[in-house]
Amino acid sequence: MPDTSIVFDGVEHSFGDRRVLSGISLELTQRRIGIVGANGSGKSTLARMINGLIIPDRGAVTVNGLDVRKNKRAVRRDVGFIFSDPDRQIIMPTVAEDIELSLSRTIKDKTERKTRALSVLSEFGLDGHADQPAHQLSGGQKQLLALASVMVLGPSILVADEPTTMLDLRNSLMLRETFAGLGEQLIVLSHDLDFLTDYDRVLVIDDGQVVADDEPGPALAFYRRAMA
Ligand SMILES: Nc1ncnc2c1ncn2[C@@H]1O[C@H](COP(=O)(O)OP(=O)(O)OP(=O)(O)O)[C@@H](O)[C@H]1O
Repeated sequence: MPDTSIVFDGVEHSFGDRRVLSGISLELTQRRIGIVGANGSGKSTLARMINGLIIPDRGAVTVNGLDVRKNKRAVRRDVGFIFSDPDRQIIMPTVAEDIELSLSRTIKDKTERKTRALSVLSEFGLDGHADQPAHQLSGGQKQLLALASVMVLGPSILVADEPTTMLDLRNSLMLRETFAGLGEQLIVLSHDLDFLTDYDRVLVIDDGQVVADDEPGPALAFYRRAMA
């Protein structure tokens, strides 16, 4: 079990007069947790509460003992977030520069930063792409770059919102393998149910509520039946 924890206590949230989440009380301590649910069921809203991108109207979210409402900055250091569209996250023109930007807070020396960036690129399967314009990478490579840029910041938790939507089967398998090798706690939202089959726990969200919470086998079977 990771020594991280995410706790939702009586969380409710509405956008305007539309209730999007209700009655959410969860303790997320397992290393790899998947979240599934129909479009618009509230998954992204729930995920964004883990790093304070959305603060709930009612109830509290606590990450590693810190109330997200009061400790947004500290929580953001602990929680890395990757979006389904990596273009939202890639900032710098070249691949290496994007990693170097993430490293700039922790490594002040430029040469050292460049050396470390090259080794990070190699860890994430992007060897040989350092000087390539980031926008020229394939969708899967961009996803890996976004992931690498987040992971070098040293989060203890990674939240990934539909990380495989833009990926073909090969890149999706590559990302699955990369995720499997990470030591950090992982919270993954996915419509690709196969991606979650070996996870420790899967939550099924329906209309803003947790309707199943189990090991992947029974949870995904429940979801498949509900969607049929
Ligand atoms: N910023 C916002 N303002 C108004 N409504 C929003 C906002 N963000 C989400 N919603 C609404 O909240 C509901 C839940 O959205 P959410 O993105 O959490 O669903 P989701 O389960 O992640 O869906 P998907 O699988 O399609 O990504 C939807 O009806 C959506 O339209």
